[in-house]
Amino acid sequence: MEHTELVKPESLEDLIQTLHKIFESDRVNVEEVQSIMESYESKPHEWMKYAKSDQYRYTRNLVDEGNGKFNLMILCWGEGHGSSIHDHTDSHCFMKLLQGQLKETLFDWPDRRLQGGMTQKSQRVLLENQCAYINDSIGLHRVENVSHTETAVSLHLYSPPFQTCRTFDQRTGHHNTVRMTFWSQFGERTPYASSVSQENN
Ligand SMILES: N[C@@H](CS(=O)O)C(=O)O
Ligand SMILES: [Fe+2]
Repeated sequence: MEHTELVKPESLEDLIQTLHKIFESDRVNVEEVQSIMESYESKPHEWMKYAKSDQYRYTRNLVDEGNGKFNLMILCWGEGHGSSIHDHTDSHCFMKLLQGQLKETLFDWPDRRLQGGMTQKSQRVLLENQCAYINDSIGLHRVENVSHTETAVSLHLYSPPFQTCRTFDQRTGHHNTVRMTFWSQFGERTPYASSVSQENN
């Protein structure tokens, strides 16, 4: 397999360049991406311009389109904000904490034969600079900023990029397909008309 040398990125810009190189290859090495994202030391002044938040729910802010191979985005989580239980549309999902902490709860896919609730598999708290990974074969998750006093900011990489995901009702296991939108793109607030249906939270 092709191998990009693992050098600690000195800045967010540097991390983005390295990710572009890694994703030139058709095969994604999950451990390599995870460790390169983890080794970037979050510096707020480097990502501030993307971190646009909302009072009511978490926001998704597009940072880079990765030559069509991946989407890199910054998510801002206010106090108590959380996602629904959702899948990742057959993509790789990397999630790195830039600020604060997030609680991740894992679930198995609901069994369609058993009309019942979804039980949680495990739970963990992600700390600043840690990078988690999930895909649909690992399961589903819910992500929450449970803090009442601190906001959280996370950096997500999805490959290939996707625009819809499925959200699940914990009590029934039923799902809905929802469109996912960007609150801002490249540091500019998305015009209202194209950002109204953000429904994964
Ligand atoms: N996958 C979610 C964020 S998270 O809860 O992992 C999203 O892209 O909005
Ligand atoms: Fe997710």
